[in-house]
Amino acid sequence: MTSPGLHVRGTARIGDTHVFGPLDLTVAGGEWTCLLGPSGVGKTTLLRLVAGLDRVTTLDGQIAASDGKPLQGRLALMAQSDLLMPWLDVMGNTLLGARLRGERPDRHRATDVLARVGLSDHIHKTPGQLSGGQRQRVALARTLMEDRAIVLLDEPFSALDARTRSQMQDLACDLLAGRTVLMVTHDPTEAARLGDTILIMEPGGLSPFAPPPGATPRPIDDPATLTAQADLLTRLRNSAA
Ligand SMILES: Nc1ncnc2c1ncn2[C@@H]1O[C@H](COP(=O)(O)OP(=O)(O)OP(=O)(O)O)[C@@H](O)[C@H]1O
Repeated sequence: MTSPGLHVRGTARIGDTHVFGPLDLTVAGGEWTCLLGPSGVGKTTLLRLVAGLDRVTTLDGQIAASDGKPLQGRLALMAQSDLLMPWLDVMGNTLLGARLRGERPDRHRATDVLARVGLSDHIHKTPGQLSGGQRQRVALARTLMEDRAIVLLDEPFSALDARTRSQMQDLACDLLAGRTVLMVTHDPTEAARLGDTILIMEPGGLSPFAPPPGATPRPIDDPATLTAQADLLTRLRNSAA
């Protein structure tokens, strides 16, 4: 799959209230871009605008794919809240996208993806019977099932315990290889492990942070990755000051 890049530029507002910008974001095709920044700076709003899901915010600017083709139908969003349907079980939620599009659901692939996110024993449970981390893994499975060229992830691993989080990072990196991924995260470790590009969003715009060398997912004990995560945390502490 050849995945296009993304370009977002402009200023976002709700009515007369400024939300973010002016901002100029380029997301390279087929790579992971990690976006960090203080709470309330507009990261989720940016993802929702790109996904075409924000009915409240106005972007005075432009959102475009690098190949000039429409984004519609080529993009999946894993939102901050898991948005699981409470009346559907884990399998039903995982297959929801296909059902809504009137496609034949691929149960075989869903079974495989659910096994890879560690939910084989929970396939027939409803969201109310799951922990927060398990629900987040269902949402991740549903996003992986969408099979889109551009994937937007909003703090996808935030509810997971440290062990599961590192495993899901490895899995997402594997299953989303070659896709264009824009991920919002508050976790410097995550950005240092997964980012081909790392950007910090601040009220004044975006600033780059040089990712550590090496292919992603970078090992959790790689010295350069550990140094990068410490440097990144220092940058975030200074930028929030
Ligand atoms: N529906 C809304 N109506 C009014 N203001 C909103 C609405 N949604 C978001 N905002 C405001 O827009 C700004 C950006 O919010 P957003 O959720 O995008 O920030 P964020 O960087 O993703 O924060 P966090 O890291 O805490 O998730 C915030 O000041 C927020 O209060």
